[in-house]
Amino acid sequence: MSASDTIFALSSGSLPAGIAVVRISGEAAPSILQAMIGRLPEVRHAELALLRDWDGSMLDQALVFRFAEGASFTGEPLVELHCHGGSAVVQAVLNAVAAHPGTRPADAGEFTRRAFINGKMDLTAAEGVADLISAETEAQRRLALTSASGAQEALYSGWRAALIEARALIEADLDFADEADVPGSVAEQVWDRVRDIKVSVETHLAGARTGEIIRQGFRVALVGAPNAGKSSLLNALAKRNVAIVSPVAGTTRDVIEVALDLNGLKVIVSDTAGLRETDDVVERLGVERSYEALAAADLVLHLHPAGWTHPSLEAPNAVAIASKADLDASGKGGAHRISTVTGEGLDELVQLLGEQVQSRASGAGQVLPVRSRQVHHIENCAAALQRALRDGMPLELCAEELRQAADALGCVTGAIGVEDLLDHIFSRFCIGK
Ligand SMILES: Nc1nc2c(c(=O)[nH]1)N(C=O)[C@@H](CNc1ccc(C(=O)N[C@@H](CCC(=O)O)C(=O)O)cc1)CN2
Ligand SMILES: Nc1nc2c(ncn2[C@@H]2O[C@H](COP(=O)(O)OP(=O)(O)OP(=O)(O)O)[C@@H](O)[C@H]2O)c(=O)[nH]1
Ligand SMILES: [Mg+2]
Repeated sequence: MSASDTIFALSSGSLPAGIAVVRISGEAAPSILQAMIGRLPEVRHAELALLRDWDGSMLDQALVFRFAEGASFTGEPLVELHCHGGSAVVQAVLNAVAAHPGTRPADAGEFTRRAFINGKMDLTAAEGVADLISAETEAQRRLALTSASGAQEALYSGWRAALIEARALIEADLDFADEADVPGSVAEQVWDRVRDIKVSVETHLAGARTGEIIRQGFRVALVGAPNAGKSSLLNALAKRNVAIVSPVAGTTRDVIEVALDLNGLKVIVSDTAGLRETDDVVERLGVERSYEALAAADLVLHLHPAGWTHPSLEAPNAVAIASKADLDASGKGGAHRISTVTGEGLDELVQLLGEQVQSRASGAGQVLPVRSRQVHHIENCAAALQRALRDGMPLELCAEELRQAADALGCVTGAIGVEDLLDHIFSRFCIGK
């Protein structure tokens, strides 16, 4: 396997489909197109052509494009064959391409990896492309598009350039400290600039949890005593029978998760085993998992039958829900009385969830750190800036901290030291991207 191979793959989705796009990238791409249609079309011009195999037999009637080296998605000479989306058609076209020397099927993410290596995008944009492909909610789509379109890169490169300049000025100050014509006060504006960047980096980092909630989902745990109606509520929220419901206390043992889309935001609701002391070994393991789900939740819905005194639960993010309201005439349980039998209070509960997620995940149009890989380096940057600005820090050491802060940002965008990371990042893409 080599980076100079010409790679190909079906880049569109599962077959059969109306149209299937076969992408070919690398040096041999133009000659393959020439061989298949008997001519070389103008770049970026859609042309209708008969695709032929090496022996002249027809493969398909297709719309074909060619992109020139330096002006394509990958930066390499690139060809797209927009075929009919039948599986036999695509198989025949892929076989015909594979018969050309120097070609091989692309690995997962390899087109985007080449785009990164050829400077067409930075790592945050490549990660954004991957997220754009897996986006299922509006908020995920908007957040991914901010990264994919280069807004994250612009932010980090801007800070990095400013930090590199600050360091250069400080080192100049150091080098010429004895000379009268370079005043020591040059550094004062430099420090102001570094302080501004530190504040911006910290503000940006504060959005990391928001980015994570948008990308991974807002976690809601349904907890409470056995038989409180947790699984019934999960089914009502999911609008299908995901979890087993029965009058037997201790029915649910495993955590059951359902992903919902609430106003364009991903919410993961976890049904859990009822909390109680038990001699049943399996149920006890289930209860342990309930506590894990509770600890991992952004919001806990603590269910207890209406009319009964609500037991306390040590969770700062818990909301008390009075369940089975249809069985209770006392009216106790106030705002959050629900019944999965009559439907009472369910719309209000969904609205409450929607508001809670919204308040934690607003700002999908902003640039946010989205992955732990990014957060890790940005935290290193913030820590180095913190050290650089410490009182009484010798100038040499400040300059060194500024170098580290700038390098940390370089790691986020992939400008520095990521060789060993590339396999990890791009192998998570799908084939054809
Ligand atoms: N048919 C098709 N549709 C597609 C893609 C594709 O590769 N092929 N894309 C794939 O993800 C997305 C669009 N992204 C693209 C990004 C850059 C270039 C490109 O040719 N870039 C050149 C020229 C830029 C320009 O003309 O402004 C370059 O960056 O040099 C093409 C598609 C979504 N739709
Ligand atoms: N009348 C009435 N019965 C309900 C309601 N919700 C659930 N039930 C009944 O209460 C019983 C227990 O419901 P589940 O949803 O299985 O309760 P759970 O909290 O998941 O119970 P465990 O999994 O054992 O912890 C079942 O017989 C349900 O039909 C409700 O709103 N009204
Ligand atoms: Mg249950």
